[in-house]
Amino acid sequence: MAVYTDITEDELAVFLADYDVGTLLSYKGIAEGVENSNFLLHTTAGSFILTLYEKRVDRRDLPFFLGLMEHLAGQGLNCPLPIRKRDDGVLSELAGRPAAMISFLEGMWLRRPRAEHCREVGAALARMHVAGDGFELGRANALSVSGWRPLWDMSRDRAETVEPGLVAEIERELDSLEASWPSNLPSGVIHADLFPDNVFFLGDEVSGLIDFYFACNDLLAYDVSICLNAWCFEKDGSFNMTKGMALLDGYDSVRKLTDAERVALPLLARGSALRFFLTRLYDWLTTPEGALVVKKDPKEYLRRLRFHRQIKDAAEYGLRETA
Ligand SMILES: Nc1ncnc2c1ncn2[C@@H]1O[C@H](COP(=O)(O)OP(=O)(O)OP(=O)(O)O)[C@@H](O)[C@H]1O
Ligand SMILES: N[C@@H](CCO)C(=O)O
Repeated sequence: MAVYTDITEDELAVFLADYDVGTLLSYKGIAEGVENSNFLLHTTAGSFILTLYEKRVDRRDLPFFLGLMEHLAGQGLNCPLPIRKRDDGVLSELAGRPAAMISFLEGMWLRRPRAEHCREVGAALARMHVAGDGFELGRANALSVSGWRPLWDMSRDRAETVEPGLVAEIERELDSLEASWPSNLPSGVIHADLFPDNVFFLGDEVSGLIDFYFACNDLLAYDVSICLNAWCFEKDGSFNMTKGMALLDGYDSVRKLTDAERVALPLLARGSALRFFLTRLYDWLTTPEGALVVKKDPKEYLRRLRFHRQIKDAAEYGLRETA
């Protein structure tokens, strides 16, 4: 449940007076999500999402996130459009938190995506990569290779409560990834968290991408590897190559992976599995019992990491030979 900060109707009325969005009809907290507090607002002008940015979002990054959504929407990508205030700004404050309103997108996220959905997501990711070209602001990825060791250091002492032997395994992994992480692959704006709960579908078609709050500049193929991790494994932990093939085909149909990206994919997938393992591990060890947030299982990503370590060639993910 993600309403960390509650708001009163009076506070909301004062906040909304800065916008040209009609009169408030109703509002309610949204239970999904783990990062920020989100509310669904209905006004006489339509429906909107109000977000109060919480602990993990640095307010200095907000112009990047909000500007990016505006840029991508301007390029025709289906993503939320930040609502401008009467003074033309997009950022505000509510209940002591930075806050913004974005347009409401129709659709719902899929609890059990199939291969055809993975194809759609691959294509949508590539469209986002293409649309991100020309966005003038930049943001380094704090959760890429240089960020993993400091993150690990925050959990290291208690990591073996999750699984004995973890310390040696993760340190070996970090050494190996730090020594071989590529830097010369095509880069641009990446979503960096395009999990099923951040992709809306209407029927079998993608109707929108949401949650750009990890977006940054990084290797485009790293984003592809994040999607492989997030979309192509089954509940029992096995990799579904049909889904992998569909996702990569979908991506390739819009933007072709280069040879160097293809070679690097298994390494990138190890890195992205480690990234989600580390954030989940930290949350697992620090979120108090009884908190209203659903803790995500770090071991799911440990199993993926081990899987990727065995992969020798991206063809094992279903990546086809280039013509
Ligand atoms: N533009 C939008 N249109 C419709 N619904 C939205 C929109 N943005 C967010 N939501 C709803 O709010 C929920 C939480 O949003 P979001 O994923 O951005 O939150 P978060 O706290 O950043 O979570 P997480 O990082 O865990 O995914 C979504 O699952 C969706 O139900
Ligand atoms: N998508 C992330 C959580 C939000 O960043 C995860 O599943 O660990």
